[in-house]
Amino acid sequence: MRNYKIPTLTIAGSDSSGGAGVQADLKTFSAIGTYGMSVITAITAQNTMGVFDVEELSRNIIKEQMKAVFEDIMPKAVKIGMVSSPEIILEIVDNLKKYKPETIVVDPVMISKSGYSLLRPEAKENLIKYLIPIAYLITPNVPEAEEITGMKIETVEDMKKAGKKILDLGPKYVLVKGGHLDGDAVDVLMGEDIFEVFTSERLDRKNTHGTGCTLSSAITSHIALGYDVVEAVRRSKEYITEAIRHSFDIGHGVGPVNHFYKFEGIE
Ligand SMILES: Nc1ncnc2c1ncn2[C@@H]1O[C@H](COP(=O)(O)OP(=O)(O)OP(=O)(O)O)[C@@H](O)[C@H]1O
Ligand SMILES: Cc1ncc(CO)c(N)n1
Repeated sequence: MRNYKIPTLTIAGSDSSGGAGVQADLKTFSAIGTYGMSVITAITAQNTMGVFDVEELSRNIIKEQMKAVFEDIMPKAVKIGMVSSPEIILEIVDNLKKYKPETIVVDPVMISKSGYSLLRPEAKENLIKYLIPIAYLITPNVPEAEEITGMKIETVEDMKKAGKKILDLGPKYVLVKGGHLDGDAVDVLMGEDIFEVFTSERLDRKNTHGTGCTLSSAITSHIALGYDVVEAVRRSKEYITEAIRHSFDIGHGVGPVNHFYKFEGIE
């Protein structure tokens, strides 16, 4: 049911230019048809040309945001994006264990498209040890899957091997995204009972700011709407492909994907 009333939550960083992070997540939730809420973990000074500065929020205000949301509106599904420090990860994991949302989708954000590190190197251990094991689904891109597994990934076969290793860390499902390889854009979904490959043509577009955030929020929304993981990923892959196809020039660098191209009255 797409009545914009089913609550979804993003726990992520703010992108001041609106193309990635919390802003992309909320746009995606709205466009797909869920009620979006946010817990902000960090503020980035960012635009289409890059990330210029980051300020992490305190553990306390992250805890208080989670308390405010969960004690009032239980999200049907939660997406986790940028969680930059070991302490922030511990705080979020503690609270997720306390409030127990049904579904947690983890996008293990590490480095922005422009090359800025959004995860402190010392936070990787907690990400792997505490956050990944409680995920229903984790959605690494190729460099993230390489960081998590220590493997080099050059082919779809390598993506499958990395996916297996990531499943051993404890999440129920993993979607390894092939946006960074050459050729078709191939994503591999794996779990104990599932193996699916999603392939789309590679679109020759420069405006791909926020593709990863958008895909993981789209999956989160579709799961909240009641689709199973395979159907949620299938629909979300279609969503991101069309959002990239209709991406547009705004700003001076890598522009955003388009969430609203099919809405009535849009030219
Ligand atoms: N040029 C493209 N054409 C079509 N699909 C693409 C293209 N680039 C990426 N994708 C798809 O977009 C989705 C996001 O993948 P990608 O690997 O770019 O994520 P990401 O690197 O996490 O994004 P971000 O840089 O925003 O963090 C995947 O489904 C991927 O296959
Ligand atoms: C805040 C934020 N989260 C995630 C990304 C994705 O790389 C980004 N560029 N900015």
